[in-house]
Amino acid sequence: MRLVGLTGGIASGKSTVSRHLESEGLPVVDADKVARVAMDKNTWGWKRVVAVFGEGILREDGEVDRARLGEIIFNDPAKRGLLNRAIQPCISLGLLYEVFKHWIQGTAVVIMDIPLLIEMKMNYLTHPVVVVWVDRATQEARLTKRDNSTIEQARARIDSQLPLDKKRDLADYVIDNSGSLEDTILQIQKLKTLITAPPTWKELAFSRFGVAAILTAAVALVLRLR
Ligand SMILES: CC(C)(COP(=O)(O)OP(=O)(O)OC[C@H]1O[C@@H](n2cnc3c(N)ncnc32)[C@H](O)[C@@H]1O)[C@@H](O)C(=O)NCCC(=O)NCCS
Ligand SMILES: Nc1ncnc2c1ncn2[C@@H]1O[C@H](COP(=O)(O)OP(=O)(O)OP(=O)(O)O)[C@@H](O)[C@H]1O
Repeated sequence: MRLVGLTGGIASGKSTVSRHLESEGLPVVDADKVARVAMDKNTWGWKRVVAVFGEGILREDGEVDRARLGEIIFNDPAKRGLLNRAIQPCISLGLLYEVFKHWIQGTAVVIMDIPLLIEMKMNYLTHPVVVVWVDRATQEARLTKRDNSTIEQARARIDSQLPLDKKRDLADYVIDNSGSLEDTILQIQKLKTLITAPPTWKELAFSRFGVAAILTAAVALVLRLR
């Protein structure tokens, strides 16, 4: 199975790219969605977050107050580190579960839309690593517009991630989303051709048929050698 890592900075356009790929029939695992489920009331993640931030972080209905938590962690690196340590193991497990479901179904290509792919060192598990890049001024403008936030709030969020230029340096494929949507769609089409190319031997070996074949061969070998 081919796991394509799709990452970038906040509001650089990851969802725009993944939505387009999904509309063309490619399955997408969205880490922001997985992270939300991982923090639902009374889950393991919720308990870990409440253990760190206290019950004061909850709304009246018992769910985590995301706006308040965001205000805290995007303005305080130490608190952000605490949240990351509490919730990221739960996110990783959630992502693993999503990948496993696709693996069982025999899906050939899965787009892993993970904002913190490189920060969480998951880039080593995906190939190719695709970085959706924008210039800083465009990123700030799009983020303030989308979230209806101030420039200070937008900058705090942008600066809480690895600089986008560094992510671009670590990419196997870069989508420059600073221009028009049409421009980006052309780049997505080229990416689609690349990632839907026939599987490599390594990918075949890790497919469910590959693993079944290797296990069968191993069992046969062990039985012969006895
Ligand atoms: C702090 C929270 C509650 C704020 O929620 P909110 O609904 O306002 O934002 P949302 O979840 O939609 O995230 C928006 C974007 O913020 C960025 N972001 C989220 N968490 C982090 C983080 N810990 N560090 C840096 N950037 C982050 C991502 O680019 C993400 O796409 C939420 O982002 C969260 O639970 N973060 C921790 C989980 C996490 O690491 N998520 C990223 C998935 S890999
Ligand atoms: N090429 C483009 N031209 C104009 N607007 C764009 C373009 N690409 C994305 N946008 C807009 O910029 C905003 C951010 O895009 P998007 O939500 O896809 O980013 P993201 O990287 O998924 O963000 P997040 O990290 O918060 O999940 C959205 O409002 C989107 O409509």
